[in-house]
Amino acid sequence: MRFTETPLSGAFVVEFDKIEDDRGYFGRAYCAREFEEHGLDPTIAQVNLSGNFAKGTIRGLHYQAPPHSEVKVMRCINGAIWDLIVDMRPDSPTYLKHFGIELSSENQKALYVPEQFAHAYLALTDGAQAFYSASAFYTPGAEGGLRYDDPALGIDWPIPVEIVSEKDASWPLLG
Ligand SMILES: Cc1cn([C@H]2C[C@H](O)[C@@H](COP(=O)(O)OP(=O)(O)O[C@H]3O[C@@H](C)C(=O)[C@@H](O)[C@H]3O)O2)c(=O)[nH]c1=O
Repeated sequence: MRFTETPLSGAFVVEFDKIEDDRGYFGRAYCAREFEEHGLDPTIAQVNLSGNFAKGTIRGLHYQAPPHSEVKVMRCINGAIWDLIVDMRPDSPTYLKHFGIELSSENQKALYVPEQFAHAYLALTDGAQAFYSASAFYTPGAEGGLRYDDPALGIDWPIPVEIVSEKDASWPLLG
């Protein structure tokens, strides 16, 4: 597996090496040992699958407050999504900065999202499906969010956002 750190320290793009033969290919989509060797948390408490009818559907930005903070490893298994993280570590030099990347069934990239990051994704295709692990159990009482259109974050989404849940449209603005 290949781990490339993003401009937000601690967050990594994860790619896998393919071993190809006449049948197709084999690759490790996840390996606890390799994660540990790269200083990444391999814990998996949940594996989630979410599907979206239409492109332009957004989910997030979400996080869970300590002690329920979670690492997520995001992957897109159908179509394409724009996956985006915001650094919420108050002491970080990149506090409130964001990073976005296309994850798709074609490029087969994954994004390792550390604890104390808010996370969202935008469906870039109809029928996009995300498949991802979380290191902590879903704890609704610990859930927090940021607005995808908060001017303080200044996120330039690659396509227009068309479908937003009531919850995600209602997160408070920063400041
Ligand atoms: C996330 C989650 C939701 N649910 C329930 C709550 C609700 O009834 C329904 C849909 O929940 P939501 O609207 O929060 O789903 P969604 O907007 O897809 O939430 C997800 O968004 C992305 C961006 C993330 O980063 C994830 O961690 C998660 O927060 O599923 C669970 O039972 N377990 C879970 O782990």
